[in-house]
Amino acid sequence: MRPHHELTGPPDAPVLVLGNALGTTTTLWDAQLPALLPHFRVLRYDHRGHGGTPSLPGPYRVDDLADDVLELLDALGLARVSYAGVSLGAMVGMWLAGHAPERVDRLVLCCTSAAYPSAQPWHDRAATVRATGTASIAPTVVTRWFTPTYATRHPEVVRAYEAGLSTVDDEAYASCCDALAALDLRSVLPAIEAPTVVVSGEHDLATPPDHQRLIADSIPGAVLHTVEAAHLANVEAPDAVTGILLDHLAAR
Ligand SMILES: O=C(O)CC1=CCC(=O)O1
Repeated sequence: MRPHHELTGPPDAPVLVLGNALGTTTTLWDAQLPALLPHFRVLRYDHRGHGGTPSLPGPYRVDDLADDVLELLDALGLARVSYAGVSLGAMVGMWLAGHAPERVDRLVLCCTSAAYPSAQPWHDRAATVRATGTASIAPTVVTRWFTPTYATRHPEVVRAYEAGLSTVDDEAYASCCDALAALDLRSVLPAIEAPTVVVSGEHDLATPPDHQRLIADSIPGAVLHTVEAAHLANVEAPDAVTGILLDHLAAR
């Protein structure tokens, strides 16, 4: 399905696609947008059942979410783009760069994983959400998105992300959890040709730094940066992540 999207920036600039974490929408990238727009035509999109994109019956696999992006790129006539994603959005980026290398120019992968040590937590979360809805898990899930220090200083940001997660379609969210339970992108990483930067949140409990170390070690030539943040590093440490994005994507 073709996802809801926003395409902004100079029409003749290179295109940068921004992919979101599970339970978030295009607003995830608000802090980066002003610095990116002078350099890029920025394409933001929502995963199925998130933001403006309708839900589809599940279960999903990351392949399905990546196919949605390919359908969108084809519809917009975009043959080749750079891609930056956080968490689930970065999993989509890895899939695209590994399976359709001709479509991906440069890649940034933030706070993400190529495979989880156990599928069970994702099966459990999917079952909970199918039974009691996204709002029932939002408070607990969001505590892992920010460090306690950041959450104390910015309770309004935490509340906004909790409210956003609560609005995600229950079946779509659960089906994305099914995708995470089945996730294993390790075999595609060595095939990625796009110059890649991987970003770790030093305090990320959701996708701990050793997950990004594995990714950086598996993608030829990839460079790993660590920032002082938890899972949503581009929200918690916006200037650091924006700098990494611009250094890798805009400096030619
Ligand atoms: O929501 C979480 O718990 C962490 C996460 C995994 C994939 C993603 O996008 O976020």
